[in-house]
Amino acid sequence: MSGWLDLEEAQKRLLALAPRMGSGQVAVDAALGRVLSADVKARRTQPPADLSAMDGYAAAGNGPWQLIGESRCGAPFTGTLTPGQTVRISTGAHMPEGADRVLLQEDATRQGERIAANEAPVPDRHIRRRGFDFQKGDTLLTAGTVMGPAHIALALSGGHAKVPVVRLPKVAVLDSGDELAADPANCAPDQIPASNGAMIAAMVAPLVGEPMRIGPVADEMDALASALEQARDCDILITSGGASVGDHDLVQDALRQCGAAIDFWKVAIKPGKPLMVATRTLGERRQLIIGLPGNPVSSFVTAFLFALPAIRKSLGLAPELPTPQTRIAGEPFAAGGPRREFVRGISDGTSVVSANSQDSSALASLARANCLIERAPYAAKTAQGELLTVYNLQNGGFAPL
Ligand SMILES: Nc1nc2c(c(=O)[nH]1)N[C@H]1C(S)=C(S)[C@@H](COP(=O)(O)OP(=O)(O)OC[C@H]3O[C@@H](n4cnc5c(N)ncnc54)[C@H](O)[C@@H]3O)O[C@H]1N2
Ligand code: MOO
Repeated sequence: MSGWLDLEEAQKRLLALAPRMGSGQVAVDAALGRVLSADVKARRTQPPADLSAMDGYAAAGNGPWQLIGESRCGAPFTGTLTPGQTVRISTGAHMPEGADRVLLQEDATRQGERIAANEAPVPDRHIRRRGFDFQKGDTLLTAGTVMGPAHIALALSGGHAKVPVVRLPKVAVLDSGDELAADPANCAPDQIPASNGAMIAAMVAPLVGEPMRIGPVADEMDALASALEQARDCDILITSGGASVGDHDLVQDALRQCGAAIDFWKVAIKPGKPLMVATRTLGERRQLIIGLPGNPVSSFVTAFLFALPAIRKSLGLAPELPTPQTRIAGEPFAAGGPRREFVRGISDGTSVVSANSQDSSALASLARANCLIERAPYAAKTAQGELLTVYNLQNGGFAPL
């Protein structure tokens, strides 16, 4: 295994090469899933005035009270109440000057303009004080926050039409192989449908949106060279296939020919051994290139362990690496080999068993799996009931933000 990196070293080297993105502004209501590049401070105070929290009567002093008007949402009562006076009030409407309590509608009896309380209102209750949620200048959201629905609402409430976000890295996904049919419904007997490109694109899309898709590209130097040229403008290029030692595994040669520098090739993991990481300088920019092996499950596992963490690093998201969890072995596991192994597993949240086939081309067992079970190099036999480390694949391998 000389020349193979171990997983931690390989991930460390990859993350050190991940391009850092600048920042830009996006409309708040289009910011779902985006990472804030700076703190967001309130541009206004919320609530902007003392408000009633209930429908009823805003009153001054003890009752009974004389009804002299109304305060509605968007149309406050502009006068000042003196003790013994009240106005009709709606939930969210401004408390008039002088009012110090809210009589709930269901606790009130109205006779003409005279309002009496069945239950005396408690001063200060049911009043939302000005600025109790946040004050102008307060930090509402901090840099690094991933914008979710409540963050969007808070930023809008804080008076922002736009928020500063980390720019999305432009990602290209290239699949290569003479045997790959672009149209799965028209696949000759000596072909197989190209599936890695779409799979990897689906894995990265929750982080960066739809990536550029290139291919399937033939195993020819010219075709690969022009495919690499198409990806010039991207920050991160993910290739799949042609990564091994066969006569037609040309991705590395094509990369060298276009000026890329290979940082490392081969990692002691199973599946995914021929993983390759390279960079190429394009003008002012340095493009990160992650070469995934072509076997579909090897592609998936290395995208999960390398491509997604690199993208997370580019976006400033922590932790970059998948989070390990513990599950109880639901069946015995055989001793491990020399490579760190990622076994497709099926977990019910407490225990885990392996999916049937572990061949690196077997997509059916990958699709059934909901986690990867990590087996250390030369792991001892694991008995049923012992603990195992797993990584959740959520909905098929992508980590939602
Ligand atoms: N003599 C050796 N042979 C192999 C070694 C080795 O060390 N010595 N390593 C094996 C391992 S491990 C892997 S993993 C594969 C990786 O090979 P490549 O990255 O060169 O992948 P390909 O040869 O292009 O394809 C492998 C396999 O996957 C299918 N494939 C490729 N791309 C796609 C795609 N976009 N969609 C669906 N399926 C795809 C392809 O048809 C092949 O069946 O090398 C081993 N060999
Ligand atoms: O490393 Mo390969 O990915 O074992 O099939």
